[in-house]
Amino acid sequence: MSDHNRGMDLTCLPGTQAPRVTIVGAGNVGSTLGQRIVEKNIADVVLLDIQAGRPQGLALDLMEARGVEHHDRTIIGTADYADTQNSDIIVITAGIPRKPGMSRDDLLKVNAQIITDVTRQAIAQSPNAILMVVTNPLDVMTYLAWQASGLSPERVIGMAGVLDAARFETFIALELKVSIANVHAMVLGGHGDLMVPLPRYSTVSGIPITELMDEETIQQLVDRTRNGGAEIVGLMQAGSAYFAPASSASLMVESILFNRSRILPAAAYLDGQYGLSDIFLGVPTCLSRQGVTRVLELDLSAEDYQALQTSAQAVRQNIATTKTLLTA
Ligand SMILES: NC(=O)c1ccc[n+]([C@@H]2O[C@H](COP(=O)([O-])OP(=O)(O)OC[C@H]3O[C@@H](n4cnc5c(N)ncnc54)[C@H](O)[C@@H]3O)[C@@H](O)[C@H]2O)c1
Ligand SMILES: O=C(O)C[C@H](O)C(=O)O
Repeated sequence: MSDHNRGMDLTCLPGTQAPRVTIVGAGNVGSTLGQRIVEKNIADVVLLDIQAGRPQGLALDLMEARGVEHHDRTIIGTADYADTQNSDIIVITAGIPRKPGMSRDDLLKVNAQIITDVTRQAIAQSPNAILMVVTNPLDVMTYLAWQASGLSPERVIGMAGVLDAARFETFIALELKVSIANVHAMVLGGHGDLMVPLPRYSTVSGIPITELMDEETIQQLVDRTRNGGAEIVGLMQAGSAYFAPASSASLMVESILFNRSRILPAAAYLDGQYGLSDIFLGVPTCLSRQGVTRVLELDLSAEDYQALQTSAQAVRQNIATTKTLLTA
């Protein structure tokens, strides 16, 4: 007991080491993700940002919420990578969000530089971490982060498929007037206009939606899913979605840290699966404490297989463009 305390020693907290998640970029997605992770008691969080005072202020605000939320996790804010040492997971949300009228690919150059820089600095402090990328354009940024990190590919993952599937699930539940808890959807491909929602693998209590809706209705929901990010950007007029993205990243963090091996769609490195190699692309993955322990190969229709190849081609082209931009 320290000298200034009197009476019974009630010290209970120190002694157990909680897992540690560093979130680089304490903007809308980063700060909301930090909140989700601590309030669900998943891990302690370090929020890092270059905006003076912002991560420190947000962290203090979230710590003070513990008086009401009563979780046991801590959150600190910093601009110094030394404070992120030995993190179990590093989530990168640093970068610029798009504005109305822009595509995610318009962020290529500016975010490529940020991703490369922050990945190097973060991994230098936590060489054994799993790296999760959120910054857009997602599949290209995940590839760049992998290259900058020097990590083996199964330790690098991009978050998008969980979000895209959650949007598809939401629209299905609204259309069929069923509980969202009964709906499971699958979306593959790059996180862009060419993503590949899979109605045949999207179900309500095990029943494929192809048996519950006509083709035209399904196509409307597919189109709304593909346009899900832009719909919100258009409504907000400044910034992009962050509540559902933060929930999606939090689910992935939980599956990794708790070694749950959930099958979740995410951008993973492909080494021959779906006929594709040397690319990160949205596929069903098994997420555990080692990272991506498996990429599941679904039996796709010829049309869906082709759509996946087209989506991959667009991602590949952007990777090549970015490499040129970074060396120019
Ligand atoms: N993958 C997805 O599904 C998905 C979903 C939502 C958003 N995003 C993307 O995530 C990114 C962040 O979105 P947001 O809404 O949080 O944006 P935001 O502008 O609210 O936050 C970005 C933060 O990054 C910080 N930052 C910029 N450069 C940095 C650097 N070098 N080091 C540390 N911090 C830095 C900024 O100061 C800012 O606080 C965007 O690129 C957005 O497009 C992706
Ligand atoms: O749409 C965006 O630019 C942000 C994100 O990728 C999303 O899908 O909400």
